[in-house]
Amino acid sequence: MQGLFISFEGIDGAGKSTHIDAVRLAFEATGARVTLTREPGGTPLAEQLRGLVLNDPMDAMTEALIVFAARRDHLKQVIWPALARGDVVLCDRFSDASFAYQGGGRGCAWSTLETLEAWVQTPPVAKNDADSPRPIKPLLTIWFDLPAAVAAQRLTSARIPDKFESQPQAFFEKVAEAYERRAQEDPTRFARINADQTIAAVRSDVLAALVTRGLLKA
Ligand SMILES: Nc1ncnc2c1ncn2[C@@H]1O[C@H](COP(=O)(O)OP(=O)(O)OP(=O)(O)O)[C@@H](O)[C@H]1O
Ligand SMILES: Cc1cn([C@H]2C[C@H](O)[C@@H](COP(=O)(O)O)O2)c(=O)[nH]c1=O
Repeated sequence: MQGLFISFEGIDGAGKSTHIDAVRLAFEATGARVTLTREPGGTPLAEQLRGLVLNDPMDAMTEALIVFAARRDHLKQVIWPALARGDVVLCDRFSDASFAYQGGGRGCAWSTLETLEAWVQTPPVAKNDADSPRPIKPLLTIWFDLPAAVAAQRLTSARIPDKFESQPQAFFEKVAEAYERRAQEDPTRFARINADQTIAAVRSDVLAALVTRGLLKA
């Protein structure tokens, strides 16, 4: 049995958390079992690493190594077992965020991130497996595309900003460009959602993206 792996991406404040629960409910209504998780995080170790990445100053490569270390633990402890059980795995951010934030935002080389992605996201070889395993990527990535200026306005009154949320608008413009690059590199995986609409309209577009790809019934 092999489950479904869906990730949610976008700059801070784009609206992922607002919509992920509606997607969970929609899948649960079909009788599917859902694992809802997030990155960086999703395991006790990865949540500790999240605390470091979101709060401590460090260079871009250090940041990339930590988010990918957290991802390996998350994959081994949570995502691979859930997919093997046949769950729908809904992940609030995955490796596209590393390309967007550590690559686009912080300037880490794309090729370094590609190498880390290949190492970290490849499952261990099973004893009787003749084929070499391939790095895992989400089947679908729902990308909440929102201008950085609008996201900044939404976040102003929302909460105490962490290290990334405190960055200037120009940082998020670079992060958004890197998301665009990732989407261009893998267009069939990405569903680009115009997040600059009412919450109801965004929700309807998110559910429609799942229906169009045959993952949910209308
Ligand atoms: N379509 C929308 N219109 C107006 N406000 C919105 C919309 N969607 C979300 N918001 C508000 O914007 C803020 C940020 O939304 P949310 O927390 O869902 O974003 P996020 O992408 O999960 O952010 P982060 O990645 O920083 O956690 C919240 O206060 C939320 O209520
Ligand atoms: C997976 C991942 C995340 N980040 C950044 C992006 C966000 O600013 C935070 C997570 O906060 P959220 O409120 O849970 O969205 O972490 C990153 O820089 N690199 C990554 O790989």
